[in-house]
Amino acid sequence: MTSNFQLHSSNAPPPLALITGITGQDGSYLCELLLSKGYVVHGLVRRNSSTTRARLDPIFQDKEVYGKRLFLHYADLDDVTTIRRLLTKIQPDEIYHLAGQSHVGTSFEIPESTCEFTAMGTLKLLEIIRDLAKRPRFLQISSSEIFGRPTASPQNEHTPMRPVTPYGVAKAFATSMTCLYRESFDLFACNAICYNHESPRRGESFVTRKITQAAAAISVGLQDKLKMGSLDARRDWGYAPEYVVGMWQILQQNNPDDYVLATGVDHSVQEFLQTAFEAVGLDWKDHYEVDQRFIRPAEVNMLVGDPSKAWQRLGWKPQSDLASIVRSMVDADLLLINRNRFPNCAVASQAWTSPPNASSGKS
Ligand SMILES: C[C@H]1O[C@H](OP(=O)(O)OP(=O)(O)OC[C@H]2O[C@@H](n3cnc4c(=O)[nH]c(N)nc43)[C@H](O)[C@@H]2O)[C@@H](O)[C@@H](O)C1=O
Repeated sequence: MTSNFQLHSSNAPPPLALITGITGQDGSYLCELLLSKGYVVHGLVRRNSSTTRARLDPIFQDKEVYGKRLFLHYADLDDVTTIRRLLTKIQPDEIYHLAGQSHVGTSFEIPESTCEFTAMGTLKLLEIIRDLAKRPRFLQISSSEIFGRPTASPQNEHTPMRPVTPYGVAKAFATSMTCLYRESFDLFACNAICYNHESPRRGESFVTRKITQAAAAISVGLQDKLKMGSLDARRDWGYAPEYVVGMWQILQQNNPDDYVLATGVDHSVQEFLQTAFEAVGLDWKDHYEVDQRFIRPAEVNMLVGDPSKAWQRLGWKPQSDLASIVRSMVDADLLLINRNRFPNCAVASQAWTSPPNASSGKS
């Protein structure tokens, strides 16, 4: 079997990257990107997260990569001793810090552990890096949630942080600490301030995936209603595989800096819902039910980013529009349903291994 990931061609040793949160949506896409660029990739994995490793299955099946250029290590973000030992041994050139409790709604239920992992986890990593003899470049994946109820729209790297959710507060802390370590301790530490980015690999409790899963299931008679919170909020939704390219580009610059990664275009949750149901020939109004459980104690009404700095300095430009992202997610969820219904059918098994390209759904 030939490998999907090229080997590093020059005589120089391959670059070494470490990804926290490698089993997540972004971690899995970033891992594929770095492997395709010739990196050796080390990933930190929570000991109880084995069920979510399906996103890495295509790489595990590649015998030229897993165990040769991709290595996974158990380490929770609060396990400073283990992380320090790993970083001292691996000596990565680049660290991509993606791990943490990332569900905004859930952060109201578990604010302490959200801050423990998302905020303090970042500080602990920065402290370890500060002491290393060979300091790696560090990227913190920040979030538009730091802007909360923003003072300006669209938001850019200079917009003041005004978080209104425990997750947003934790990310504001992590973002500020990353800047502080860059300025005070001369670390090559950067923030990617990411707006919502989606894909067929998105977690099932986020609104986009919840909608596309439901649209697919309802269209084949497996579900009747979709219970959700408010449809009024507006978000700037991009396509996750494009965002990990921006993350990589940030660490390839001569100087460390912070960048907004966004499309610059906003849509309401209702527009997303309507587009997904139209993709399967249904009217969302026939299937939507409001459920108070999904209304948040404080809602971030509208976030839209200004990615001009990333366009100008990195040459990073997102390509996929909302319709193509929705189409790719609905198609993948229909494939997953078929795979479960017809496990011996080869076509149905393609859902995880080769998610449809977002641009394929533009027609
Ligand atoms: C950039 C940022 O992006 C994400 O955070 P998020 O924007 O909160 O994403 P979401 O998909 O959970 O909600 C989007 C909107 O949809 C509304 N909504 C309605 N009804 C349901 C509902 O039933 N479920 C959910 N989850 N949301 C609902 C909800 O109230 C909100 O207004 C994370 O990746 C985060 O880590 C991050 O950094």
